[in-house]
Amino acid sequence: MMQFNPIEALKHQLDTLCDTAKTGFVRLNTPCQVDGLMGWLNRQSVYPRLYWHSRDADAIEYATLGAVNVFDSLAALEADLAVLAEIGGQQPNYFGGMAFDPGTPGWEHFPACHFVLPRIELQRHQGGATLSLNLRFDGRCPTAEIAQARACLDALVEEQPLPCLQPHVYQREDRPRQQEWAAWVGKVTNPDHLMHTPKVVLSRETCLTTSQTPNPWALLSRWQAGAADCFQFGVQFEPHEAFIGCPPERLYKREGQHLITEALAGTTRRGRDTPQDQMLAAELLADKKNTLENQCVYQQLLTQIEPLAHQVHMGEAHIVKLRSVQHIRRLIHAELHSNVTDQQLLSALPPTPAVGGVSRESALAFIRQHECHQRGWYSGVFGRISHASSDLAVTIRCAHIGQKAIRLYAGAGIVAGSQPDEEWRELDTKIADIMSLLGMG
Ligand SMILES: C=C(O[C@@H]1C=C(C(=O)O)C=C[C@H]1O)C(=O)O
Ligand SMILES: [Mg+2]
Repeated sequence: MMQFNPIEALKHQLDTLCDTAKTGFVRLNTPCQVDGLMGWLNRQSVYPRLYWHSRDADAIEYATLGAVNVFDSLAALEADLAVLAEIGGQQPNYFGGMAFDPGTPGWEHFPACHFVLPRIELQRHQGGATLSLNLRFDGRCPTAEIAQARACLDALVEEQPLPCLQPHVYQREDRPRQQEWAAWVGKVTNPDHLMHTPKVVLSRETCLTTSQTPNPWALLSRWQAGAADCFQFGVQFEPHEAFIGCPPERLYKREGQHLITEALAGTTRRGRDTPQDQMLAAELLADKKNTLENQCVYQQLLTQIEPLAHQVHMGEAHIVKLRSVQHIRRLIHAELHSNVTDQQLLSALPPTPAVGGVSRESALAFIRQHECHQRGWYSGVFGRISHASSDLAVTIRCAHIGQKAIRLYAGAGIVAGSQPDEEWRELDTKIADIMSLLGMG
């Protein structure tokens, strides 16, 4: 008999799951049809609700609901990956993120490290969509696990188009203000300070207050439409709070033991026409201050990868053009030693000098001492981890959405030659896309 309703199809598979299949991790799949993953996600009542789309052309789009397991440490996550790899068979995806600085209070509901093995996954790839139900039978009562999975299926509802973005009136407040920012830039560019700390990425929180914030999925869906070359993510651990973003920067991608990472740093605006745009790009590539910002990132990445890999190769500096900004980028490829894990990579690499600084510890000390806002998951990590491959973004160009306020984040690498006013303008160009969507452009 043909099954047309995907939820009924999964329930049927659940009913007929034989005892021999009830081991380790099990994923049940069924093809389905969907217009938009966020329109589906927005309607569901199961939390967490999470969206992830990698930057690569042809990447799979994921929307996930609920949790079969949650991991609040990299060690716990790595242990689980190892357990399931040992059992063999299908292997799950884990989605989640990490804060910028676990040594600070951070945001409520956003732990230092939080990865989820979702209960339900909706994937879309090259037009075809698959709805999956995930189950775990190792160390669990099979009857209870099946009952929980069924309850989650029963809670699913049909997708609906996302609401339109309504215009809102926002009250803007920057933390720090420009004057305080200038003082910080002055301190970092003081020759004595530069001697021991050549780069500090200072950041700003722009708080937009309103009577009622827009729907985060409607906002992300519009934002994503103009950010094709970026990662796109959103997460809600509970109903009235979301963290969304379209970051252009990859922390790393691992396929087996092949590692791809990058130094993305150094910024200019887009030109008003092609000749001016090309001129700005050429100036950026030749500019000493911006080259130094980028160099700080790749040097530290190379130093950290070196003990973990062989055949490390770095490409030429080139320009990445985004909607409102252009950046300098260098791609790095490496072959990881056979025993190197995501836990090791995630312990070693972040925060990179694209968001922290050089040396890491002295830059973090400066940031902790001066920034009054909590970065939380801004300038942290977000993405997907699995046994076969992992893909993670650096969480820049993002927004925290509460019930009455949107908090936007932007940072700028301060090095020798940084001018306070120019760096302040760079912060504004980095939030230009989302500001214009909010009618504040
Ligand atoms: C810290 C951010 O971006 C980083 C800083 C950049 C710079 O100063 O040129 C460019 C890209 C990133 O390395 C951010 O966007 O918030
Ligand atoms: Mg810069």
